[in-house]
Amino acid sequence: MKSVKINPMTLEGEINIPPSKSMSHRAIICASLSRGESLIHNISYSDDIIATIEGMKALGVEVLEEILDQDTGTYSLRIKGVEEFKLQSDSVNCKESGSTIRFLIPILMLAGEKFNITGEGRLVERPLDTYYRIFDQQGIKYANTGGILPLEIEGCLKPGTFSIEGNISSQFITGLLFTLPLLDGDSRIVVTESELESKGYVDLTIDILRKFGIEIENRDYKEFFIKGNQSYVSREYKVEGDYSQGAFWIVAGLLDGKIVCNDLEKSSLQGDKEVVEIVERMGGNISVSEDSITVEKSETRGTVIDASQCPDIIPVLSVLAALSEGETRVINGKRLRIKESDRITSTRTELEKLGADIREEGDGLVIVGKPMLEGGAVLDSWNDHRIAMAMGVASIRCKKPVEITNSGSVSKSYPHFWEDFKKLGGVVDERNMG
Ligand SMILES: O=C(O)C1=C[C@@H](OP(=O)(O)O)[C@@H](O)[C@H](O)C1
Ligand SMILES: C=C(OP(=O)(O)O)C(=O)O
Repeated sequence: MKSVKINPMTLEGEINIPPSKSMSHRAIICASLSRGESLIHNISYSDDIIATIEGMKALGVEVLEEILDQDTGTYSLRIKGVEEFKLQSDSVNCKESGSTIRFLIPILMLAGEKFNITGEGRLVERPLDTYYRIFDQQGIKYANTGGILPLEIEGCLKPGTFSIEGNISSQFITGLLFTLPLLDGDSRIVVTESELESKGYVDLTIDILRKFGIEIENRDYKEFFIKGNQSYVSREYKVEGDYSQGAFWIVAGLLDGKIVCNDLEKSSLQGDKEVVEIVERMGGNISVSEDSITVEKSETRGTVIDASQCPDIIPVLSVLAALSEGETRVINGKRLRIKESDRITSTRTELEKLGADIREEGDGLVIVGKPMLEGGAVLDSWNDHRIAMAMGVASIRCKKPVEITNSGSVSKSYPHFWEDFKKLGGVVDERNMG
């Protein structure tokens, strides 16, 4: 296990934001479901993306070529899509990636064969009940022990009407949107229980599907109509930069120094682009150009942050709130409790160790900002990449050094996070704890 010890230091400079993890999953899947070859540019090999690539290989997809771009360290992948839905392996390990498991379950079912799907870390207990309900309705055989992974599935999805709760995970909707267009008949996804949360992620799915030749009708996020017997069309596609990762450097720049974040498209559909509005509301000095964002040290103030459409940026925005004047309330954060960690509790616990004034209230947080945090504590990443990265950013405005254990968890989405931290002037001592 790795740990980092960070000496508080101003971060300054220019950073190339890594490719969007959400768009990478989607691009690899769309290329995999297309007949012929697609060329996907700007792929970074994080653990989650590797899990999706390996999962698609189980369906017979081939990565024919991987071309390294020396300047960015990212790859262009030439992907040969599946010709016949036939499993090459009856077992798929989704590691710790919620997106991978929820996207791939319906896709792998296209083969109609028995397979095992498993995961690691917290993924073994993250909810899949939405799919179990569909399996029960459609008479699809499945087995798991005590509701946790591994899961064995046998059967094909049939076209029809799928009722999906709007407030558990949009990833079920995305998984179905990838799969239902290939079935022999039309389908509808009806959103139940509450208004759809994480809408931006469904927008990303519908947008990339259109680019690969698949049409989905979005009826105001209440219902999605999916025509059957459609075909994916292979193409060349470049993954854009990741706003969820950009948020760490945006907050870092606001806390101290000046940071230019390259590769963040102004016209992006990513829901986490909301970081810009939230930070503006907090009085942050942020300027947005067509494809980059510049932030400078600012005197920020508290606000109300609705987590329902942008769950992944809450840990790092909580760090900003802990160092902003006045009170911040994070509301509607229920689904944060079912991520890689319970992010309401992990954010609260670790920021408290640094001396922040923060408490949980229902499924949200109440944070009263201070000019500086104490630091001088050993923090735990909870094996959650976003907690590790958020606490790294918090260290910038601590009085004393901060240690973060299990810091290697960043590899889930951003394997070179600590290197980038150092490039911007961070003083990080990385240790292998064995
Ligand atoms: O579709 C996606 O790429 C994602 C959807 C979100 O999950 P929920 O829809 O479960 O909130 C987000 O938290 C996750 O990191 C990625
Ligand atoms: C929640 C996340 O990812 P996933 O759901 O794909 O595991 C994340 O990246 O913060």
